[in-house]
Amino acid sequence: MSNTTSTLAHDEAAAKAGVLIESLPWLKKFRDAIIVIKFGGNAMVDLDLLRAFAEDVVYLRHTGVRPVVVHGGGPQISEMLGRLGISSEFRGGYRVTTPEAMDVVRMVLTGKVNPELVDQINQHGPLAAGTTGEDAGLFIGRRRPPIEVDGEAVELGLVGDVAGVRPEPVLALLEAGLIPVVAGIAPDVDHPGVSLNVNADAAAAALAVALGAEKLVVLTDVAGLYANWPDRDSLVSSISADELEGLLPSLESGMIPKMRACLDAVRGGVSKAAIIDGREPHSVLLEIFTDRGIGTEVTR
Ligand SMILES: Nc1ncnc2c1ncn2[C@@H]1O[C@H](COP(=O)(O)OP(=O)(O)O)[C@@H](O)[C@H]1O
Ligand SMILES: CC(=O)N[C@@H](CCC(=O)OP(=O)(O)O)C(=O)O
Repeated sequence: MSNTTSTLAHDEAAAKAGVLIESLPWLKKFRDAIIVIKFGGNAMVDLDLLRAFAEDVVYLRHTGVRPVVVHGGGPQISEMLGRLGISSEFRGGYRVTTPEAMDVVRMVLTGKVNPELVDQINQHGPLAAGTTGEDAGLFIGRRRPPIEVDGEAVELGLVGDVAGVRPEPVLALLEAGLIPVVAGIAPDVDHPGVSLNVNADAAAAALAVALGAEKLVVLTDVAGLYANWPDRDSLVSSISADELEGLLPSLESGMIPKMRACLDAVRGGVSKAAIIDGREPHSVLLEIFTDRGIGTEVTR
């Protein structure tokens, strides 16, 4: 081997060792901690990203973290509604959900998206168990009152908020060493037999609070929160809950439920919430096990 080649090999090995040892404080910090990860439907349309996400979750589990996955499925729901000729629109970041659309939401989340994610994780061993907010009384849902969009009151139909969480079923799965994979649907506490469509960011936040999670990580399809969207120079790397509260009224579309969820999580006792770029493979590992993290972090 020439000198140059051996120097290169030595540098490469040192860099790899550097990356591994950088994770040591985080491995110590997060051992046994519950981390709730919200995986958006956008990241699931790319099979490579889905596989990388599943690897990250399995990696976390093997380091002693107790990951809980809450997933969305917005694009998959829209695609199925389109195929069935059922129209739907988003207002203020939420899907206006008719009873007919609700059937499709439930079918897609619990019959397609959830088992696909469970299957990807289980390629690494029998680790993931799918569940929903309707199973074993996990979520108590309540219909969301009309929201104000551009000064107009908008009725969202069967859209719900998580009014209560009974964390026992998820804790039981964690106790058994499993990775819970949760679809955000909730039974309507005021109307027995009716299911509600819960935005997945909101479901993840409510679950993170109820589980006493150390961290909420939300994957999305942008680098993080931009203070002056769409100005790409305005990426926010860190923001306090108070600052975020001030910024919320100026936010648009999908960022509204996402940032609201982060705010609710940290106000509810979760130490940190992070919005990260799900388009980057292994973004979860980079966020959790490197000093700088990535994306936008929301702190108390
Ligand atoms: N201030 C902002 N910062 C970042 N993204 C924003 C902002 N305002 C609106 N957006 C839009 O919100 C989208 C993310 O929301 P959404 O599509 O609901 O994500 P997901 O499917 O991951 O839940 C981004 O792709 C971007 O187009
Ligand atoms: C009320 C509401 O908007 N519910 C969402 C639920 C799925 C979701 O949140 O999916 P993503 O995380 O992929 O956006 C919807 O119907 O699309």
